[in-house]
Amino acid sequence: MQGRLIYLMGPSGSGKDSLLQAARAPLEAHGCRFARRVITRSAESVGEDALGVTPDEFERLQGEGAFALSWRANGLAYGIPREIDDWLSAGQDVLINGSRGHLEAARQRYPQLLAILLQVDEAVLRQRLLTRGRETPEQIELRLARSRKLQQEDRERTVILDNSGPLQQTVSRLLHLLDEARQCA
Ligand SMILES: Nc1ncnc2c1ncn2[C@@H]1O[C@H](COP(=O)(O)OP(=O)(O)O)[C@@H](O)[C@H]1O
Ligand SMILES: O=P(O)(O)OC[C@H]1O[C@H](OP(=O)(O)OP(=O)(O)O)[C@H](O)[C@@H]1O
Repeated sequence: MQGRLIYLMGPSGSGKDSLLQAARAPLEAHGCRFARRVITRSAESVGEDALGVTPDEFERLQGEGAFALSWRANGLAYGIPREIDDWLSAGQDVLINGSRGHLEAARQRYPQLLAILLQVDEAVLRQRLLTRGRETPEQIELRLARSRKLQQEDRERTVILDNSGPLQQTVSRLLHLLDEARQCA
């Protein structure tokens, strides 16, 4: 049986990286795989277990068909390595850090994907992004504006996961909802 693609998405600062890190061990214990993204972001500011490449390298990799999914946002290019298709074919679930803007295209390639939207209100987001300190205040405002624009898309087929409370609570909710979704599959 084909594994399931779990597509975690949400505004900048909603906690995707934190959640992926915190949920990694318990999910790996259940056989779930995690894709390492390829991003045209400098190594120092990657902030997640991603491979930082130059725009030229990204183009070359894309031309070679190295990515199962890829998109551009926030002035950056992001790629999900093709190896996720091997994992899915082997029946393993795969969790990726996705893009709201790319969800429709991702659904076309993976009709069974489970979309999870991580949600936090905007004042908290702004504060978390400023504290994280990876982007400039101007870049943060651009990310918040993008989030407002993307807010309404594809809501009815998306599971909402709130991350306004403690991270550990969100991890427990994620594990619970993945269990439930597995039973419905
Ligand atoms: N539940 C939470 N409570 C408090 N701070 C959080 C929580 N989740 C994430 N953060 C913090 O918010 C900031 C943004 O989180 P991050 O995981 O980088 O978000 P994203 O990957 O969605 O942009 C980080 O500094 C992180 O430590
Ligand atoms: O279409 P959107 O939902 O806005 O997403 C656009 C991109 O922004 C996020 O990446 P990135 O790690 O650069 O940003 P973040 O950690 O601040 O969310 C997300 O994972 C997407 O790759």
